[in-house]
This record gives sequence, C-alpha cells and structure tokens, in this order.
Amino acid sequence: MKIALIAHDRKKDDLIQFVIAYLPILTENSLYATGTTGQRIIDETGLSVHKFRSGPLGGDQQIGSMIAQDEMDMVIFFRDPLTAQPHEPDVTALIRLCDVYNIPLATNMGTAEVLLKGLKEGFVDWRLIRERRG
Ligand SMILES: O=C(CO)COP(=O)(O)O
Repeated sequence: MKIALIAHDRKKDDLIQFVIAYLPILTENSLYATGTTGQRIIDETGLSVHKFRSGPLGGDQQIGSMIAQDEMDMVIFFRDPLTAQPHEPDVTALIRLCDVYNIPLATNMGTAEVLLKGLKEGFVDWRLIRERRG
C-alpha cells in the first residue's frame, strides 16, 4: 500500500512518535511524505520515504495529484488546527481529493491508529482488489 505521511510543524513530534510506535506496519508499505516531514522521518526512524516538496511549496498538491491518479491508498495528515497555514487552500484541496476518491484519511493520531490497525487487519485490501481489476 502507498501511504502518505504529513504533519504541520507543531504536530511533527507527534507524527515521529506515531511512526516509531507503528514501525512494524509502516515498514511493510511504501511511504510518501511532504518534504520536511519526510526528512524528519528518514533522520529519526531510518525508514525509506519518498519525499515531495515541502507543504507550503506544493507538497500537498503533489500528494493530491497522486490521489487524483489513483496512486495513493491512505493519507495520514496530522494537521495543526490552531495555527493558520499560508497554504491552507492546498490543505483543503488535499482533504477534498481524499473525499472525492474515497481514500482513507486520518487528520489526527486517534484516527490514524484506527486506520493502521485496520490496514493490518485487511480492511483496506479493497484497494488491492481494485488495482488488480484495473
Ligand atoms: O505543510 C505541510 C502540510 O500542509 C507539511 O509540509 P512539510 O512536511 O514540508 O513541513
């Protein structure tokens, strides 16, 4: 599965802790991230991550483009609901595309845990079945 990992600055520590906690599941999947988030994951966990541009420089849109091409299976996006982002329209667009294409999306750690546990149990396998048919 292809999983996008994204965190706003004040949520990056939380995401790193989350990634460490779920390392066994995440290692079995292909990971993608916006630039700064991806670099921190690589530096602090040793995981292999495909990095896009930083969020404010178009990274959210690059991940959105993968979703629009049916090439992303899950998005974990630790948003900061208390800080205004200069690229808020990009953030909204990414979330919108997840809804357009029914891509499982977590915007906080509580939901992210449920998604990864669900992924392990096979609840997202419909994405693979759909790929084989495609
Ligand atoms: O701003 C972001 C998502 O909207 C995250 O971007 P970075 O990972 O480059 O900080």
